[in-house]
Amino acid sequence: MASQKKQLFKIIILGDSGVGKTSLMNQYVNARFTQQYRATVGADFMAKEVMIDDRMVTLQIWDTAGQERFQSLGGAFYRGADCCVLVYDITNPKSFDSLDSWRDEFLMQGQPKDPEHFPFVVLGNKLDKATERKVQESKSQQWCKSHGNIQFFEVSAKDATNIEQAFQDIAKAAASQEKDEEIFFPTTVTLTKQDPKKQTKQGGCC
Ligand SMILES: Nc1nc2c(ncn2[C@@H]2O[C@H](COP(=O)(O)OP(=O)(O)OP(=O)(O)O)[C@@H](O)[C@H]2O)c(=O)[nH]1
Repeated sequence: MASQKKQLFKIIILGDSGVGKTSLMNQYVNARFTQQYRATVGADFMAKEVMIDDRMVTLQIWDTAGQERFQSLGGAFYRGADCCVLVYDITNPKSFDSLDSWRDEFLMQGQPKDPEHFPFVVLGNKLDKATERKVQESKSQQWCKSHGNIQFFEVSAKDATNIEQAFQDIAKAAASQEKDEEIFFPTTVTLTKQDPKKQTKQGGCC
């Protein structure tokens, strides 16, 4: 068995119900958006291939349930994550206040090897509704700075503002974890071609 550089990165998206986690994933992977709300139960994933530093890797993006009654994810689910994306809605201050508890929940359950340097990325979603903004950008920047210089983007899953750039940085943050270790990683996801331009696979759990 030869060892090889990691080719699949697990990204977990956390945040309150309704902040737009599913919509962000759907916009990034399928370039689609719907106004309809359907609560996520447990978790769903989609996969997308991206280029990072001249090599093709697969992002396995896990969208989780924000509604408490649909949360059934244990530590085993969080473990092995390469990056955790924390999402809030810029028109909903409560969803911003929840960032601390989502971050704590991930660190407690996932027990990453090096919690101080584990890569989080914060997304303030629904930027298309900036006229209804209740969370100032500077407040989020401050929060990110005080939690170890977390990368931060304001985005819109609706009109796709900053989505590509945010996920490029999420991919890079995930890959930054493997710098000092070459890992054997048997491929567990077979991509199904749905669209000649995009390769995605959907799955579910829990
Ligand atoms: N205007 C606007 N609406 C959005 C945006 N993103 C999501 N929405 C809407 O917000 C609602 C909730 O979106 P979801 O993506 O289902 O939210 P979620 O965080 O996955 O919710 P849970 O599954 O309950 O955790 C839906 O009606 C979406 O259409 C956005 O960027 N702009």
